[in-house]
Amino acid sequence: MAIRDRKKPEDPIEWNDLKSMRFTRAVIFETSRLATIVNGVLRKTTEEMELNGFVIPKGWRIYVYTREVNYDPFLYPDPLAFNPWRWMDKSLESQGYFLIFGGGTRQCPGKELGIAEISTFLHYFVTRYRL
Ligand code: HEM
Repeated sequence: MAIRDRKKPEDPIEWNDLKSMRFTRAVIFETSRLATIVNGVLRKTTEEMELNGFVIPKGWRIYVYTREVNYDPFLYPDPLAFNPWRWMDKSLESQGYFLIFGGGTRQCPGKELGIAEISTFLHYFVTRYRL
């Protein structure tokens, strides 16, 4: 059941409401994918490593340019189309290619808080907007 069917516009939304906003989450992800604000993440090698045939010495700083991945047509068919529905398939989020919040042990710890804040704004904007 949609939040507006079970609550009045002046009621506060709660954590369970936020967790139920699957389409809002999909809109946030799709917007972040198309209008990527974080182009990549920085890393430093702790040991020499080989990547796709290139040797990266120990101690080198690497900029992992993740933006390009967001427009990969193999991951996102018709990549320039704004299509939030593609995120309704939960597995797309957990594939590990979407790095707007970084990845690995240094992934953004504010990820869910950031999504909750944007979702809250969108909820009140959409449900209380008056012409
Ligand atoms: C839409 C909102 C946000 C985006 C797109 C975002 C994006 C990112 C990215 C890309 C990183 C680097 C991750 C990596 O190196 O793998 C990062 C790190 C970080 N973010 Fe966020 N962030 C957001 C919101 C927040 C919020 C709301 C907080 C805290 C309240 C936060 C706190 C941090 C911190 C402390 C780090 C450093 C983590 C570390 O180096 O271990 N972020 N964020």
